[in-house]
Amino acid sequence: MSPSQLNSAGEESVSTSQLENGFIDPVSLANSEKAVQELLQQTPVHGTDDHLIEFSEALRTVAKALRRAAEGKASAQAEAAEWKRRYELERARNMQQEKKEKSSGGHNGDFYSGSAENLENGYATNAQPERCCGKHGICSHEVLFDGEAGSQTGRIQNKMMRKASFKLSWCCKGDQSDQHKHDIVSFEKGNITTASRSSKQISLKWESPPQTVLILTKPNSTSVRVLCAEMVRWLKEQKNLNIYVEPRVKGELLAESCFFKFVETWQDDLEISNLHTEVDLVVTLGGDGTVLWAASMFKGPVPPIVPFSMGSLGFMTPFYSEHYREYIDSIMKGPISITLRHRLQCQVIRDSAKNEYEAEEPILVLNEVTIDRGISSFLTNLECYCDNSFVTCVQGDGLILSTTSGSTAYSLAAGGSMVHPQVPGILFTPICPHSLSFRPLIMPEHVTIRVQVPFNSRSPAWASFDGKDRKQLAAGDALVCSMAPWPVPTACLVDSTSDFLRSIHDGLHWNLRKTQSFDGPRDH
Ligand SMILES: NC(=O)c1ccc[n+]([C@@H]2O[C@H](COP(=O)([O-])OP(=O)(O)OC[C@H]3O[C@@H](n4cnc5c(N)ncnc54)[C@H](O)[C@@H]3O)[C@@H](O)[C@H]2O)c1
Ligand SMILES: Nc1ncnc2c1ncn2[C@@H]1O[C@H](COP(=O)(O)OP(=O)(O)OP(=O)(O)O)[C@@H](O)[C@H]1O
Repeated sequence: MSPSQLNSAGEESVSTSQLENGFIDPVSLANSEKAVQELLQQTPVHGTDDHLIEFSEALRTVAKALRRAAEGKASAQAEAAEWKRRYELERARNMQQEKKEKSSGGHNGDFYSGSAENLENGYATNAQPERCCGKHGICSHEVLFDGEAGSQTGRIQNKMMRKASFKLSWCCKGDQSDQHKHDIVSFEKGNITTASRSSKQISLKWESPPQTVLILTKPNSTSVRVLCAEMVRWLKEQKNLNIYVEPRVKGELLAESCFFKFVETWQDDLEISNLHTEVDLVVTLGGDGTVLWAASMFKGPVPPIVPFSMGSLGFMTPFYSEHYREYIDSIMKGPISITLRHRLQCQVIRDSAKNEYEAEEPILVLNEVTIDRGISSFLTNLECYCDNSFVTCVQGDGLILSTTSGSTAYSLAAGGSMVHPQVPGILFTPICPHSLSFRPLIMPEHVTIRVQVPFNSRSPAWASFDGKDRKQLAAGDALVCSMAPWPVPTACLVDSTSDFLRSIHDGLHWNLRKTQSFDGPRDH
């Protein structure tokens, strides 16, 4: 029975194809759902009649699908309104800025500061819409004010006062006075043009000196333990910094000397969840796995990370540990070039057809989420949707949804392309697909991908997050994945592009081949 047949009130009928395309008015959806509910109440179901029970179950599922579609539409509309609001604000700001530049006959420079009142109001007023760092930057005050809301605000602000504040800006190529005429696209003279070319290298400039450093280390490594103790001593004696380490590391340090009594640590998950309000800088000593570990400790905003290389490979760890004093000196002075590494936010929804949106707690990944066949010897059968469009059904060993930072990890091994980490996007890479034409895809950053284990699947699937936390996905379960709002800022040795190219040259010997000699056949 189709939903339109159930609509006794005679409203506009809703077809399955409309549902799939999402072109439905939420009001008519709500009415259709009401009609389903009414019919359910009118139809008495006797426990003995299996057909009727099945029938009423099916109706309930239709009702839920209708409700979900209506909710999806409403949230998309809210999001569109929010983007429109931001666009209008941005446009007004640009026009004001242009007017200002015209009247002053010149360019203002990279940063200009807003009043304290403006800072307090964030973007709330139209009267003073400028950001405190100008249009080529974003200030930590703004990020933190945007992110923290509600009753805890006062407490968090007090804590924030102890944190070093900084500005992020992006550098532009070419003539300084002609930067970023158009932010994304311009319709001004009837022509569509893209933004002026800029290197978009993000630069972090401290406004007050960093005071608190969190050091995270790879476990069970003597060289890491020795360097950690030396670094903690130096940071305290020479830089007078507050230092946090993991409880395990604090134990190791105290076993070495009672000098390390001042080192701070945490007791429970609640304290970990508040770390971002205290820590100015995170230092990692290990390989890429330690950077993944550091990122996983921050379920929200992440302080800048300085990754020292103490593993065999190091795609995300450009700093040489031998020279840590020079690097930390220079990082504490700033400005620092940073790579903003995007993360994916993944949610498992159990029995997604029956349960509403009772999703499990979201998991953030810096590399990838993998959905594979685990120990099963059957092919996976995974239905994939991008927003509301059907993408494909993965029959093979599994699927990797990767960030661009993760493009050099598992996704690369499965045949995905390597992508510069600053490119925003989601890589859709099959693992050993049982079809010759299943090439990897790269989707734009704004999409939501849903991977569903269908009811007719022969076996469950398994999801793992940055190679950890394996979770079983039974028939009917789904995994929903989209770009997280909290990237991981990692400090660059040189800049994002040089560091990325160096990592693929050194780590993978990418396209290393002896140069052909000059003597031999030639075109004339
Ligand atoms: N077949 C494969 O290539 C394969 C299989 C399983 C897991 N992995 C990767 O291992 C990651 C977990 O890393 P770990 O260190 O905790 O486990 P691990 O100790 O097993 O190391 C896995 C290897 O992946 C490398 N790696 C991690 N992130 C990388 C990145 N962004 N770019 C390039 N190489 C990277 C590490 O340097 C390490 O050499 C997973 O996120 C996954 O990407 C790869
Ligand atoms: N502080 C930590 N606590 C617990 N586990 C950690 C911590 N840091 C790293 N790990 C785990 O230890 C493993 C190895 O770490 P990492 O990749 O940094 O070192 P590695 O394997 O020696 O480096 P490489 O992969 O470059 O050879 C990873 O699986 C990582 O998740």
